Amino acid sequence: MKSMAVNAINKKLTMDEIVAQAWVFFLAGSETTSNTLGYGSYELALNPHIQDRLYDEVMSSVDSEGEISYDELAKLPLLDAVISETLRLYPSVVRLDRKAKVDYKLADTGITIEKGKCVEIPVYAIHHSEEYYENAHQFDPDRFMPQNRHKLVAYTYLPFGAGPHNCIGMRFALMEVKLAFVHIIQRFRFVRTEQTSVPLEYRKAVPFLSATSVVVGIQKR
Ligand code: HEM
Repeated sequence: MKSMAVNAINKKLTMDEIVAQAWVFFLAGSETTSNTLGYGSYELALNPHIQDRLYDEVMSSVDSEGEISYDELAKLPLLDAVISETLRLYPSVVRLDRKAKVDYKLADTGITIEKGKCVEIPVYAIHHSEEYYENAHQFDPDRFMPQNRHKLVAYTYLPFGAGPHNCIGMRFALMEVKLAFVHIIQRFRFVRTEQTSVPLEYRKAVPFLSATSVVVGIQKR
């Protein structure tokens, strides 16, 4: 333990490692966040009653200039629920993988994952499973409201992964998406148009969830 700590302190990043980190931050941090905003706007356009509730929540928390503090932003339950439900239906990373570093026995299942073997975790399938989510294909942010959150089954909601390698940008991403919605919702209404595909169609065999087209109309309030 001691030698690991000393190494971590003494280690300096090489130029290649700095470039690799910067690249991952751009790759992991931009499409994921903009997709969440896109799919969230799409669901709000299809569910005007939820959009109205969100508008009321936002308007009751912004100041006279339409600004909101960091603390206030973190407190809005419906905004948080809308984004959580968007990430459940549209997880940017549709499956996660892990490689076993040692032989690992899975409790009393009789299964041992051998060292070097890869395990795939089908996030999209879990998020759309009726076993864990009633009316799994329906956009229902109320599942994530504080009074219902206790009903969620552990490890069945994985938009940011789990464990030591989960998304390092999660808090930043959530704040970014929340702030964007607060500012957009105040001024505009998302609406369904003739070009809005329902349901969406997806590109196949790509690592990120990728709809062929997400068209949402915008009306000035
Ligand atoms: C809504 C937005 C985002 C989503 C849905 C998302 C999702 C994910 C997922 C599923 C993983 C893999 C976690 C695992 O294997 O357990 C991941 C990893 C990662 N994400 Fe994000 N991410 C988002 C935004 C961001 C942002 C804004 C940044 C950085 C500015 C970021 C940086 C990273 C990095 C560096 C990793 C690799 C972590 C590691 O391997 O230790 N992500 N993200």
